[in-house]
Amino acid sequence: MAQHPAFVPPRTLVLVGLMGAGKTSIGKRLAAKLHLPFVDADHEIESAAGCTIQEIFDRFGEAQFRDGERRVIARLLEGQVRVLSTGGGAFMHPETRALIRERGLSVWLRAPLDLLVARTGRRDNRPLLKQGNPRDILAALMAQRYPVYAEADITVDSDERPPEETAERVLAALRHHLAAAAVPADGAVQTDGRGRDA
Ligand SMILES: Nc1ncnc2c1ncn2[C@@H]1O[C@H](COP(=O)(O)OP(=O)(O)O)[C@@H](O)[C@H]1O
Ligand SMILES: O=C(O)C1=C[C@@H](OP(=O)(O)O)[C@@H](O)[C@H](O)C1
Ligand SMILES: [Mg+2]
Repeated sequence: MAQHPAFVPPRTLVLVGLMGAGKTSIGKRLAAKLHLPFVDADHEIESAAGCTIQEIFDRFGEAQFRDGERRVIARLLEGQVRVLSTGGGAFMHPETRALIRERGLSVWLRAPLDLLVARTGRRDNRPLLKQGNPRDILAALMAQRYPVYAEADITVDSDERPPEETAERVLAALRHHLAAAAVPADGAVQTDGRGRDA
């Protein structure tokens, strides 16, 4: 018998966090649990551009990548609710972050440095980590980005525990968040009847 989804979130869930935090792999599991479509922004960017993220960085540079990323994420935040995994820099771009805050529910997967180094070390598909020592780069990005990721609606630790367990903890945190704040499909989070910006 088909399993029922845990519940249906009112807006697209947007996973944010550093490279290697598990946005892509946890996002897929979350989508399956919620019976929602899964989409990875990096994958969509590659499909739209017809080349890899590495090639986009090489040919056009990071600024152009960020612009394309913003456009793709804007498109993916339209229409049906889904689970959207972003690339680690997306939430740092002020316009992209504003879009995510306006139309999505953001989930920061927070992970410690050692784990990020180990996980990202398994593949060499991340251009930013080729510009020097990956540990130093990730440490610098942590200092720069963690205060901004902390603005996400929900924070969940991505640690040594199996991905399945992390996905379950995201669901629990989400349930808790939605119970604490009435989140309309089209407006600001309401915690006291006045709205987030009231
Ligand atoms: N417990 C775990 N949680 C998340 N990812 C894990 C875990 N254990 C191993 N990984 C691996 O870490 C790697 C990086 O994860 P990925 O989902 O690509 O991260 P991101 O999209 O945030 O860069 C993947 O190969 C994934 O399978
Ligand atoms: O942190 C970043 O700026 C980036 C993260 C990558 O995605 P993941 O976080 O999924 O690795 C990818 O978008 C690109 O290499 C840039
Ligand atoms: Mg990813």
